[in-house]
Amino acid sequence: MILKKRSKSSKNWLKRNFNDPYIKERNKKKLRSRSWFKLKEIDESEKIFKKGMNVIDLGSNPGGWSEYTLKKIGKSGKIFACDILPMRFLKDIVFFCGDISNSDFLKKIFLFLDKYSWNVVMSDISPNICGYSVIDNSNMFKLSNIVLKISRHVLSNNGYLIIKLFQGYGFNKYMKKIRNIFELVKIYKPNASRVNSREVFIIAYGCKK
Ligand SMILES: C[S@@+](CC[C@H](N)C(=O)[O-])C[C@H]1O[C@@H](n2cnc3c(N)ncnc32)[C@H](O)[C@@H]1O
Repeated sequence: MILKKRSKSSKNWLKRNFNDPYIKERNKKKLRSRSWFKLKEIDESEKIFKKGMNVIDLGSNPGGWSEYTLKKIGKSGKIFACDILPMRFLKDIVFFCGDISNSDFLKKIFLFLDKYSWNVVMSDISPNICGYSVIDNSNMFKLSNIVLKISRHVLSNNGYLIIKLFQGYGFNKYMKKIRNIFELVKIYKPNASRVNSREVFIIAYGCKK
């Protein structure tokens, strides 16, 4: 039998995950994602979700954020989730599989979204990361601009947007844009977000129409 030697980076990855308290807790609670803890922290700080709300989850796979939100909004609320990848079935949510940067897919989801009013748009979308921050950020901001377009289209005046962004190239420009569209804008770095990660979450409230 030939045993393959593990590379240094895969050893580091295993070590980091093995020691990660959020991964241990995720496994214990049988949650779909580690990101579940980030949304929980954001919600506990900002008190966003209420019973009966209608929520859009963009980049929803594997379903941790939808899972958290379902419990908070109860049966009287609604969740629309979408991802470029298929997502394991989650009862009581409407899921569309597709790429939000595809204009035909956008038309298709607007046909559904326009039938209801929406209180929250949340996006934990991450494009495939290549490691070059300029390329990764410009891909991220391309998708983030589409999230803004969707938010402006569907959100009521007292709606919330929660969106993950990467700090660095393009960040300030995007923040300026978001501040022009929303009344209140906060930057939040949850404890569950890895310290060496450039990700932060923006919580924006009050869409100016
Ligand atoms: C970090 S994961 C989301 C985790 C999720 N919030 C959870 O708690 O389970 C980011 C997701 O964004 C999705 N994504 C990336 N690009 C996308 C695109 N263009 N359209 C839709 N989804 C996309 C990825 O497929 C991936 O599943």
